[in-house]
Amino acid sequence: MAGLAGRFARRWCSGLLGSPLQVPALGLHVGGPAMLASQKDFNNAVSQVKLLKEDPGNEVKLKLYALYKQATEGPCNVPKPGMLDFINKTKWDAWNALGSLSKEAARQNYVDLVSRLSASSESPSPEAPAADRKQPESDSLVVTSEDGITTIRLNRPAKKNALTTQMYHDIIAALQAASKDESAITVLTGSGDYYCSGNDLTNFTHLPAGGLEEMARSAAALLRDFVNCFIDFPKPLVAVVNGPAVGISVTILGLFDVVYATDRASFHTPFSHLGQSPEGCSSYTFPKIMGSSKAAEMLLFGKKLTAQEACAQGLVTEVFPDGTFQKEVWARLKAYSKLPPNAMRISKQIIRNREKEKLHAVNAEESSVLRERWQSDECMNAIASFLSRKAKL
Ligand SMILES: CCCCCCCCCCC/C=C/C(=O)SCCNC(=O)CCNC(=O)[C@H](O)C(C)(C)COP(=O)(O)OP(=O)(O)OC[C@H]1O[C@@H](n2cnc3c(N)ncnc32)[C@H](O)[C@@H]1OP(=O)(O)O
Repeated sequence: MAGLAGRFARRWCSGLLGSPLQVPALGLHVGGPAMLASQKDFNNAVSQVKLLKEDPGNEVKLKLYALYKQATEGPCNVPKPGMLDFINKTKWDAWNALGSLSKEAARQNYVDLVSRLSASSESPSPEAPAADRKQPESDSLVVTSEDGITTIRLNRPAKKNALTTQMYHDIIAALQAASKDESAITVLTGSGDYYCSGNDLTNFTHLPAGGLEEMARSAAALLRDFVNCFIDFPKPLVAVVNGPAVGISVTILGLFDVVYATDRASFHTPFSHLGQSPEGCSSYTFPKIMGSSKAAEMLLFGKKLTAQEACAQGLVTEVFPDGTFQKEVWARLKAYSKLPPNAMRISKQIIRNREKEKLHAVNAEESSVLRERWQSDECMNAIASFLSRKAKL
């Protein structure tokens, strides 16, 4: 059996890194949503695979293979190999599992995967001690590490912790550092009476030289990178929801492992009111968590949930009385942080890994749709209304 497994693994690797990945990409679809990776990005990624310093392992090679086939040939269109043709059957299964994923989305996922592989094979050391942590660029985010817990705190209470462009960048950097530090658990929480009021709507008022189109392009790219960090985060990720939550701070909760909320919290995704559409993979995670009709009421009609309702729907793990919220939650997290960290990481991997490709595809699609939405009259009018103090949620 071991011999068969060894032969399988050897042939497998040569099969995967053989023909399909080394064949120059021919006849690929060019165009599609401009937000997604270009043909050139894809070709570069195909070349980059051959330069990886570390063998990414069979599972990843299988993903690369499947994405390559989907990106170049579209959905699996060849007959399923026979039961005993192990290698080709496994490859066929991986390709077929991508279903009707578009060529463009597959190309984007391939580029993203290669970029993550290149970055991790270049990272100098797996552990970054908390003391060496680069502090965020602005005071609006505070990152601390104590008792095996890295806490990322939104710290803009006067603006209800609305997320500025700088804060998105700082959260990305904080998550990247936390994924490599010595802490066992990472927490996101807010200062003051709000958890977070979502995207700072004034982000859209600083028009770059390229105008609205360029603003929408760069916002969509930032959104995609931001959400990718949550999808890929390797350790237990806990949201300590200390008050009302709005917009993107709610949608990304589906990517957290555990969500604790005060009974003062509420959960509001008013995308239609804002002329926008769901992000943070919520178009996929919310129907999965709460069923499609409850998800639709939140994401289409902007129904605001109380903490108890969100808990009953499965979005929140547990609700605590506001008076004892901080004490109870932190005591519990401190106890959890003493559990063996590698076991927690591995368990998270098992729970989440099979969903990752799907989540990346959903994230790319949601960002692409929002890019268009942000240039619409519906969205511009809603933001102008808020800024001119005519509208509030
Ligand atoms: C070019 C690059 C750009 C990059 C951007 C990246 C883009 C990624 C975007 C991802 C998509 C995200 C979508 C969302 O998150 S949608 C949700 C957006 N949020 C809102 O619409 C909330 C708006 N705020 C309100 O309705 C109310 O403020 C709120 C109900 C939250 C609280 O009301 P309350 O009466 O209690 O408090 P105030 O209104 O007086 O608020 C205090 C001050 O805070 C300011 N504030 C609050 N929230 C926001 C916000 N989201 N954006 C900007 N400013 C906000 C509010 O204006 C007050 O300010 P002042 O004291 O100066 O008046």
